[in-house]
Amino acid sequence: MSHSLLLNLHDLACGYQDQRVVQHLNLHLNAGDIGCLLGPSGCGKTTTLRAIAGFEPVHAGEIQLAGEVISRAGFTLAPEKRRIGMVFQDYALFPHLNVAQNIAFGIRKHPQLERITDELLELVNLKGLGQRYPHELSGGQQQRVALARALAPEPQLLLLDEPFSNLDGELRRKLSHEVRDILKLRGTSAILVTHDQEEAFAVSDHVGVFKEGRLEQWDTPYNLYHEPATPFVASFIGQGYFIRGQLQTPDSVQTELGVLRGNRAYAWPTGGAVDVLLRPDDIVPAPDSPLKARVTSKTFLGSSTLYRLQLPSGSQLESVFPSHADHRPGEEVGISVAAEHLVLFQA
Ligand SMILES: Nc1ncnc2c1ncn2[C@@H]1O[C@H](COP(=O)(O)OP(=O)(O)OP(=O)(O)O)[C@@H](O)[C@H]1O
Repeated sequence: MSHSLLLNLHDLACGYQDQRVVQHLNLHLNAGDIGCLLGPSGCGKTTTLRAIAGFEPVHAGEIQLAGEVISRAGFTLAPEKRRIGMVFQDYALFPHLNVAQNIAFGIRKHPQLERITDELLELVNLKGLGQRYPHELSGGQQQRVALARALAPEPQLLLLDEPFSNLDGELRRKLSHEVRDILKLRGTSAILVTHDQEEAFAVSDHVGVFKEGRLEQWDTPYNLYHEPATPFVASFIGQGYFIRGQLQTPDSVQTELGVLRGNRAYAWPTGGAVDVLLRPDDIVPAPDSPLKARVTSKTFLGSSTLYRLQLPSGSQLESVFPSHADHRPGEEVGISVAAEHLVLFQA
């Protein structure tokens, strides 16, 4: 598979009329990769997607697709000239066309129309349903038709705007994995918009975390979790709490849990105040440990239990205990810190 640069957003600003929603946006997507724009409601994800699609002009910076500028201030290549496909949250199927006709809509004059439609029906697991109409399909099936329709013209890039948000939990998870498999099988590059972190991680190679119109970090799911670039990313991705500490050496910090040492050096002045990120998997049960915390609440997760804990100072922590370790709220438990990766921010 090619790893050439496909999509390049360079110092992009976009929005509506005089309102700049997104500023100084830089990101790259390689051919064959799936990227995701993730962030709280109203942070500019859909606005960015619409600018990439060519539905909205850009205010500054530029968008390049396969080396060609498709948007810059004062120039917007028309959406239909972009070889970009789109899948919407509400599927947007044509109700008066059957499934096969919906899928074939963008390639109506193609000589191999029937063969391509049949292949796509099979790809999205809807073989035999080509003659049905959209209202005769479930939500998940309708979304698969929308995906097949968008894939039919072989777009260079597929944009998916909250494609699973009308579906419920189990189906949503299943379909998001299926969509990743389908895109990877065809080598289709895609950008997905979602506010669901689990979905972003399940589908994407790279995820961009937005906060109020700014991209805070564009990285792999692994790095977002383990190497968050900002406190916002650290708290938005995954679970965990910060405790205050004092940097002792570049890789160790004095805290109320003792001296914590990580495998990463921070070139900040020693003695300075830092916030230490502690994820639930960084805190482990240790019955004989002198470090004690009080259970404030717990959530049974099946194979494990998530405990919310309070230190004598009042600081909060979370910890994943084995499922059989049964402690009640108010009880004191022994803990130890098992964090190889120390994530610190200057306080
Ligand atoms: N057509 C529009 N005209 C003017 N402002 C708009 C328009 N659409 C969205 N906005 C504003 O732009 C900002 C970003 O909206 P956007 O839809 O990009 O957010 P989002 O991150 O996709 O949020 P959500 O997850 O809720 O869909 C919001 O303040 C919104 O009110």
